Amino acid sequence: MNKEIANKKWLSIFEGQVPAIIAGPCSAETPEQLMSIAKSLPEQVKVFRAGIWKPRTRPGGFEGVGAIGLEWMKDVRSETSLKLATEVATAEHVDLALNADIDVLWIGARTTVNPFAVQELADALKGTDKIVLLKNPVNPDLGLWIGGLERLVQAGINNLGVIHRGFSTYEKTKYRNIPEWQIPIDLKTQFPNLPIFCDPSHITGNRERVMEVSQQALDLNYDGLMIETHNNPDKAWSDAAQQVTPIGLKNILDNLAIRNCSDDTEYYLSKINAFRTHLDDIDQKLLELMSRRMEIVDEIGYLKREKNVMVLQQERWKNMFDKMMQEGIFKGLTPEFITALYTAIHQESIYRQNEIINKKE
Ligand SMILES: O=C(O)C(=O)C[C@]1(C(=O)O)C=C[C@@H](O)C=C1
Repeated sequence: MNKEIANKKWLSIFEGQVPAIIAGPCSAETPEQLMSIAKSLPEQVKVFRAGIWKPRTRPGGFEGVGAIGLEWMKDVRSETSLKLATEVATAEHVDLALNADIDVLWIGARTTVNPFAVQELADALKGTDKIVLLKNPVNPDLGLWIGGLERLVQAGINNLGVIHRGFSTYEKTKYRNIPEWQIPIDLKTQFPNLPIFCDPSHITGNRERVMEVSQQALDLNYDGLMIETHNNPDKAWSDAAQQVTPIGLKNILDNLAIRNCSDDTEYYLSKINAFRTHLDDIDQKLLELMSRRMEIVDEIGYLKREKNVMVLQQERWKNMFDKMMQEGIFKGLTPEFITALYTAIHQESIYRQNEIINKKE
């Protein structure tokens, strides 16, 4: 995908509001519910969201009110100045949403995983000037996310963006969907002009933590937030635990710190440059040490080859890892970082020794 295709021009629908805010209930339930939420949203909200068709994990749950909800949303637009956003998952949803003149159509995480489904949507959306947002796939696969974007670009959709809603895990964590921040950061690095929203409601699954994840997203230079908002969250027909009230939303938005991209004072520039020179020096040394470590790993590889010893030395690896974990924690490093670092080092060692041991004469 051409890096320049993505553009931030369509963010103008947010009328200069930073960060851009999309808010509204997880699901449209009744016309009165939609109107009452829409009318009590804080002024920072420029786009009103509501799910009309709801993909549920198991059958029998509330699957959305269907196309009638689009009519209720249109009433919201006539009575407020809000633009409208909803999720589409089939070509039929797209036709109905385009006919209802919905301003922002998003593709959900469970749809993004399926290239056939994304292609069907791209074909149905072909050439539209509506805004189309692609949520990350439920599994942490950047290639699949980019592949979905490419299908939309090929269909001539210019007003494109993404929503980061976190990734599924089998283990229970403090998140409903773990953020894996590095994946959207990698996406941003490849496509710097692609507008990116964070969906802290689906990442946390818990309204108490929506503020904290929203702030993290802003600190990573996200363009906007999509926050599920309901006038009576505990009684919501879907995702009750993660929705905030309109007052809760106002409180969050009023307390978010907006950071600058940089600072041009002499004080900041001289300090940051000194720190960065120091880091460059340390990084240089780290690389030299890693390179030296791998030379020794190679020597061990030749020794193992000579004596026909297997590459993986489980006992040694476990002892070394445990020792580094203890020392690393003592030095103020996190267990996650030590695990990632030593797993990467060990993987590289194994890879190199495998090459050496199996090299044909
Ligand atoms: O100690 C060894 O046998 C090594 O080859 C070194 C090393 C390492 O990188 O530290 C690599 C592979 C083994 O599984 C254990 C440790």
